[in-house]
Amino acid sequence: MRIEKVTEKVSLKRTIDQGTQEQQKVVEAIIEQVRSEGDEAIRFFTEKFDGAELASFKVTKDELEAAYAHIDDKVLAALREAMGNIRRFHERQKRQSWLTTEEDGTILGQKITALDSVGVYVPGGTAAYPSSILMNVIPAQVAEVRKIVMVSPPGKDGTLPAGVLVAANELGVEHIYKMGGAQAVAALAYGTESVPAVDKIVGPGNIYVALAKRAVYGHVDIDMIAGPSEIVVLADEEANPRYIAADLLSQAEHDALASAILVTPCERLAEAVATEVEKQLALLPRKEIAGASIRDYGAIYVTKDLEEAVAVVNELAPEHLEILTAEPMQLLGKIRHAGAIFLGPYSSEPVGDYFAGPNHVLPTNGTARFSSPLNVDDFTKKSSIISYSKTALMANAEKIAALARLEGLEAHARAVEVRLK
Ligand SMILES: NC(=O)c1ccc[n+]([C@@H]2O[C@H](COP(=O)([O-])OP(=O)(O)OC[C@H]3O[C@@H](n4cnc5c(N)ncnc54)[C@H](O)[C@@H]3O)[C@@H](O)[C@H]2O)c1
Ligand SMILES: N[C@H](CO)Cc1c[nH]c[nH+]1
Ligand SMILES: [Zn+2]
Repeated sequence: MRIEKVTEKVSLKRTIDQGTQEQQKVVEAIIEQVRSEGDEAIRFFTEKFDGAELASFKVTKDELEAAYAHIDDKVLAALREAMGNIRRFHERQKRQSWLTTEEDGTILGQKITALDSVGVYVPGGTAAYPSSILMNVIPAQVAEVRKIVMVSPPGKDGTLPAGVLVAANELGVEHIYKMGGAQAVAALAYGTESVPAVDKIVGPGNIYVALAKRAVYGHVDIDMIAGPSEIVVLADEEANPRYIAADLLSQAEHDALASAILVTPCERLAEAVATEVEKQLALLPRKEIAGASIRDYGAIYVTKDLEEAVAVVNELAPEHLEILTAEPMQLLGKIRHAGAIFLGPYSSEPVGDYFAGPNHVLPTNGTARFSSPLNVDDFTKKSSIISYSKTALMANAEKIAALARLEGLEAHARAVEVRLK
């Protein structure tokens, strides 16, 4: 693993994958075809990209029930416990509508309304992600979204993985369609004969999914463009190199484009982690993917002290940050940008991916500078409430009319003044 001393010359910025022009064109063409041909286009692209020939896309009750035969009881129990943790955490995010009443009878407030319908994209491809179903569906349910529509690409045999079906069924998702990529995003945005159009599309995916979400944004809302996974470990000489290497590899195995970075003032630790990463990598089933990620996007930055290490972390604004120092809590206040922060040696990143409760859909590519993990607010919208009494209007009409005339908007001024007569 590449070890670099942090100097002013080291560029910490990674290039953001915006997709090639070719990929953009492919995605635009897919969306157009789905808009004009509906299910027929979905059938065509599902055969082309997923190798599955499907007569109908909707997952049946029988398929859901049959999936349980392939799930171990202990896994099912773990899934249910994770669901409970995630639900409890997100319940705390729920906001209440509110009203205030002032002495002159003015009532002001904010009404929270759940979205009517949401589409959840569950990635398929090189891995199955039942955990992403929990992370996307539970906050939508806590927000009380009325209709949740899930899509996920089928395997060549036309089925979805048992874990995906069981997770969806445990959450009571009723509308599940076997389709993926840009065609599934287009179906959710515009609707087809079998897929209902939704108001917002959430969920991670590869570059085709990301480009399609970007393309339909405006017609529908989207959550974010979640790029390849990232982890930054901030560690001092107290940290265990075996833990750090394992945690770096946990994110590297997601994607050849994932990035795994250690930032430390301790040179001895840097060398020990580099050795440990090679050792553990060789034993991983997904060593090709993780190896490419470590080679192309992995790095160990050695800083002059812990303070400089914190500055590097804030510049990287990582999706996941682990703090493995003697006193992690003491550094927490200094971290300004990170999607999720894991403190201490027992808070390995996968604890958050699967189980602890906070969402694992997080801002990537430095967007933690200005955005947040997926949360209940993403599934609601707010309406402002204004109710003026006669007394309140009389007392303030002149000021409102003056402000309207400042903008040259006479009709605005008169709309207020007409009530004074
Ligand atoms: N941020 C998160 O929370 C999170 C969670 C899980 C997964 N992920 C990420 O999601 C991604 C999943 O990607 P994936 O590829 O495994 O699954 P995916 O479901 O995103 O993509 C599969 C689909 O891509 C389309 N596709 C593939 N090649 C194509 C081509 N040449 N032209 C047009 N369309 C094509 C196909 O329609 C296929 O169905 C990974 O990058 C992973 O790291 C992120
Ligand atoms: N670490 C991923 C987000 O970057 C989420 C995930 C799903 N499954 C395992 N991990
Ligand atoms: Zn992960």
